[in-house]
Amino acid sequence: MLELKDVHGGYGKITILNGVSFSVPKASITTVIGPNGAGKSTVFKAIFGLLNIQSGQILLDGKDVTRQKPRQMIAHGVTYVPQGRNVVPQLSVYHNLELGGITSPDQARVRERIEKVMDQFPMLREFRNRKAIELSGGQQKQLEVARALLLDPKLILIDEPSIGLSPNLVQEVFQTLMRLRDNGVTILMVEQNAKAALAMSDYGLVLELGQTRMHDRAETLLGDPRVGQLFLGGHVEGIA
Ligand SMILES: Nc1ncnc2c1ncn2[C@@H]1O[C@H](COP(=O)(O)OP(=O)(O)OP(=O)(O)O)[C@@H](O)[C@H]1O
Repeated sequence: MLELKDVHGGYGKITILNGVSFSVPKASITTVIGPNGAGKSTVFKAIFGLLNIQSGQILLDGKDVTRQKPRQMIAHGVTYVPQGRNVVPQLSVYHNLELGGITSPDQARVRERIEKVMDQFPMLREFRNRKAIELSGGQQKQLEVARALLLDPKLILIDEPSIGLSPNLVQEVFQTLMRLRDNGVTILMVEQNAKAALAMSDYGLVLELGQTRMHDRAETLLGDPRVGQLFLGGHVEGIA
């Protein structure tokens, strides 16, 4: 459903992506891994219209969406959950959800969508009147994912959902993502927690120095010794 073809781009005149190519099938989870500074988050910004793309193409369901604005990407069914904590801490869970609907192209249906999303996340219904800050880290991440779902996305770009979470909360968030995948949502995720992320993914992508170095089924990457080296922050030798 998503295809990047030899994408080059960066910030202003600085080039960070030097030829990123990969495709993501519908209703799958793809995890992007690679050393710090490889350009993983930058790939998401490129897809979501937040980067200066110098050349190459981004296709969504075969349609050219290169250089479209975030608002247009949302209208195409793409949402972006950036790295870090993105909830408004002093507002209630419900109010945070309402804020998530502000960019929805279909305002009339936002309330209905909030109810539907709370059906999917009973924890959010239970804590709807609590301040977001009073939720655990994993619950806050689930609130962010739920908020992204208000836009009824077909593709979610999620940047390091497990950061700062204890191992059992990481599993909770991953299970949420797997459930979404099973319901037909396509997920592209950046994760430092590479082993655990690949273990629950269908595909994996290794980025290094702004280029695609490997792209394969997740279990193949997990079994590859060169990927082990990369997990430790080493250079990938001998991979064209
Ligand atoms: N807004 C920006 N302006 C200029 N350079 C930037 C900006 N954001 C990121 N960069 C640079 O782009 C490069 C890639 O950054 P990016 O965040 O995509 O890496 P990453 O692979 O996601 O790293 P990490 O695993 O550390 O999050 C880095 O050298 C970074 O300094």
